[in-house]
Amino acid sequence: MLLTISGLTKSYSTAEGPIAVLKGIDLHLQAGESVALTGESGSGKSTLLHLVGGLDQPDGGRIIVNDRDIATLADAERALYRRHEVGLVFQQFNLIPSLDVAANIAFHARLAGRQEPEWERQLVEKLGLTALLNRYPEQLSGGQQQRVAIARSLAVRAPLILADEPTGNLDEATGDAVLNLMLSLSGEAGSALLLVTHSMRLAGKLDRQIMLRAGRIGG
Ligand SMILES: Nc1ncnc2c1ncn2[C@@H]1O[C@H](COP(=O)(O)OP(=O)(O)OP(=O)(O)O)[C@@H](O)[C@H]1O
Repeated sequence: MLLTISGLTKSYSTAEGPIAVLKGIDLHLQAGESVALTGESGSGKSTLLHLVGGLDQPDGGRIIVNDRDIATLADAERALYRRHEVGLVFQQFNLIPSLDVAANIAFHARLAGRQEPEWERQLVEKLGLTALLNRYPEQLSGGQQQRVAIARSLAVRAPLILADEPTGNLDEATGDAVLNLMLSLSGEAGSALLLVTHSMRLAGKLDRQIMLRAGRIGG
């Protein structure tokens, strides 16, 4: 099993007191599997992705990726985990403003020591970014930035891609095309995909659908 989450809990403190967002999440993901995570706004989908991505710490429970509990890693180990084992496509695209599109796409793969020019060329071509390689993020539309973030996440060939509404800024036809590409390219890379979407139609394209409700995974 690539990812095993058990008993995962997370609360936030707010001015009105603590709110329990995740109340005991259990979830498995096999290598290469694609899973759609749905749930109402505020149900905790982004929170769950941040925890699995090693961007935040849970209050309790375990997140085992390739036999290691990433919740207990020291900071330096967690940084290595983020660099080598996960690809992230989040709502804020986090592109590096001072690098052009080509350098943004190559950036994480280079850090991970996994640069593959031919694979990057294919990603660029299939995601329709060829004409934009020398532009900077501020010179791109939201949808273009989203496609760059997708290319960057796939370039590393990480075993796990975490994507938070990766087609949220795209029109329906482009969104469908980009999701189909993400599925086929993550398949080629051998990456598993955990993808948040509000669209049941898009969710239906993935291997499995799960819903976050009242702090737990349920039907
Ligand atoms: N840093 C924070 N501090 C306090 N509360 C937070 C924090 N981050 C998220 N929350 C709260 O936790 C809950 C879950 O938020 P989260 O962003 O995970 O939901 P979501 O399912 O991804 O929502 P959406 O579909 O709207 O993006 C919400 O009630 C939100 O207000």
